[in-house]
Amino acid sequence: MPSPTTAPTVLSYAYFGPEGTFSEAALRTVVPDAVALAQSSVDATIDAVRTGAVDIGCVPIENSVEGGVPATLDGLAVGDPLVVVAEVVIPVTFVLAARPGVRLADVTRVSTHSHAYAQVRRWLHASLPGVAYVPATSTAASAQALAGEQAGGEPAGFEGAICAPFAAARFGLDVLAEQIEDRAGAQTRFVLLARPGSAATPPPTGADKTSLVVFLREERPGALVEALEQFVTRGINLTRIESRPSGDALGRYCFSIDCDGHVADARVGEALMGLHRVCERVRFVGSYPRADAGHTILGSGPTEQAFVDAQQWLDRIRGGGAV
Ligand SMILES: O=C(O)C(=O)C[C@]1(C(=O)O)C=C[C@@H](O)C=C1
Repeated sequence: MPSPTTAPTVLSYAYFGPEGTFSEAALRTVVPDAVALAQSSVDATIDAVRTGAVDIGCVPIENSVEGGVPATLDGLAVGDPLVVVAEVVIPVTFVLAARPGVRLADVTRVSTHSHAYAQVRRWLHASLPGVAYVPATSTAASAQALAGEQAGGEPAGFEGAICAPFAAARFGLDVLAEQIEDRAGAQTRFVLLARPGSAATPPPTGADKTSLVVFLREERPGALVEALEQFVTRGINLTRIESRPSGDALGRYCFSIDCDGHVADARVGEALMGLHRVCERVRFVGSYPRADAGHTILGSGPTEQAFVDAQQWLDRIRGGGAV
């Protein structure tokens, strides 16, 4: 009789689309040939994971020039919890693309995603003074609209699309100018999201990050310091902290935090318990390998072994053993 075998889990994917976004490129660095559903927005991508339509969704979270992506930060702070299972950092560079035959001098309106617009503003001012900006749902959506117009569809309402070089190629557009970003060497960080407890949850690697959303106690002097102390006293390095309005009332904020380490690490576990004690609410948003595989930066405090030893010592006392 053949021995029973366990079929490998095949995961399904979605990304902030359409085809040709940086989000698709980021996902392809992890799963090059996966069949993946393009979604029309960050919210739709997050919803596709929440509803179980797919296992994994890829969305942008942070750009080195324009900062956090609000739709992603807010989408992770409210609604059914999701966890980050991987991060991907890719370089971003933009082209000005147009329908074949259109010249730079013909471009009076350009379209792109707001995060991309913010990265090319000075180039536009210098090269196309007075050009009008038409917001698009993503960089690739603007290229897709020009391709649709070229194919006899709806007028796009603009002549120039600011998108990735590969999006211009994908949609058969001419490149009028390349590397138009104001800051060379920009990078965007993307996250792969899953439902908590899913097959994609990564074990500790020794070079991990943990993401959290922290809601402080209202009207409490020093509440932020108290929360940050939970990391400092355990020698845990923060890699990102930013505030977002909680949406409840004016002046109410939550903090989106990334720190070094994995929830399975003793010191990170203790910091999470400390936060739980001093904060109104703490949302765990996943532990996952660092994209740069860099080493975890520890403060000058106790070693990881010291945390483990202390826990075992306490367990022995509680168990009535000799210490
Ligand atoms: O994925 C895309 O192509 C997007 O349109 C999104 C996005 C972003 O939100 O930051 C991604 C990377 C670039 O920084 C510009 C735009």
